[in-house]
Amino acid sequence: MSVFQSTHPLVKHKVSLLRDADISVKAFRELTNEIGALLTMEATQDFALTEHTISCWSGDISVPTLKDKQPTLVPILRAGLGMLDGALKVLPCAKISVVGLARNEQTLAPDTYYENIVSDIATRTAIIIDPMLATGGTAAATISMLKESGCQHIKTIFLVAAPEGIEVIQKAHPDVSLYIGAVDEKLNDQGYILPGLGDAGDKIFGTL
Ligand SMILES: O=P(O)(O)OC[C@H]1O[C@H](OP(=O)(O)OP(=O)(O)O)[C@H](O)[C@@H]1O
Ligand SMILES: O=c1cc[nH]c(=O)[nH]1
Ligand SMILES: [Mg+2]
Repeated sequence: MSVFQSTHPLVKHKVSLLRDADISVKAFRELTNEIGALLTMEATQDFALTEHTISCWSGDISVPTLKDKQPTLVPILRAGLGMLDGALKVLPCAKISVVGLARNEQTLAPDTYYENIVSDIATRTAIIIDPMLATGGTAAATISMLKESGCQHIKTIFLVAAPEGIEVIQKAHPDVSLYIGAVDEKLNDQGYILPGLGDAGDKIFGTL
C-alpha cells in the first residue's frame, strides 16, 4: 500500500484554513471541495494512457488518452458528499457509487445504512472520498464492501487522517492507496482527530 501525504502548498494552506474554529459553513464547504479537487489530481496522476489516432485540423495525429474506463467516485455519506463536487471538477465523467456509514458514538464502530455501487465495479478503479480517516473503521468497512462487490483497484482520499486510522487500513487492506491532505497527531478518547477539524459532517451540513 502507498500512503501519499500531499506536499502541495495550496493543499497545506487550505487545510490550515479549515482548522479555524470560527470558520463559516460556506467557507468550510468551499475549501472541502477545493481540497477534494486537488487531492483527486494527486490520486489520478498514475492513470495509464494509450495512444489513439484522431483527425486534427493539421491532419491525422496520435494523441494520448486514458486507457481504462472512467473510475467510480465513492463518497461516504454524509461528509464525503462535501468533496464530491470538487472531485467531479477533475473527473466530470466519473460514475458515482454511494455508501452510507455512520460511527456509533459509543463504540466508534461503523453502522452501514446505504449501499449503491455501480454494477460494473469490477472493471473500474474506485476512489473513496471522505474528509476524515479517524479510527479507520468506516474506511475499512467501505473497502470491504467494494471488494465484496468485485472491485479490484481502490484508492482513497482524505482531507485529514490520524496515524491510528492509516495503520488500520495498512493492515486490513495493504493493496489500497491513501491520498491525504494532512496526517495529524493522534485520536482523542472520543475518537476525534487532534488537532483535526472537529466533526466534518456537522460543519459541511451546518448541523453543529
Ligand atoms: O475512521 P472512523 O473512526 O470510522 O471515522 C471517520 C468517519 O467519521 C465521520 O463520519 P460520521 O460517522 O461522523 O458520519 P457523517 O458523515 O454522517 O457525519 C467521517 O466523515 C468518516 O466517515
Ligand atoms: O475527528 C473526526 C473523527 C471522525 N469524524 C469527524 O468528523 N471528525
Ligand atoms: Mg459526523
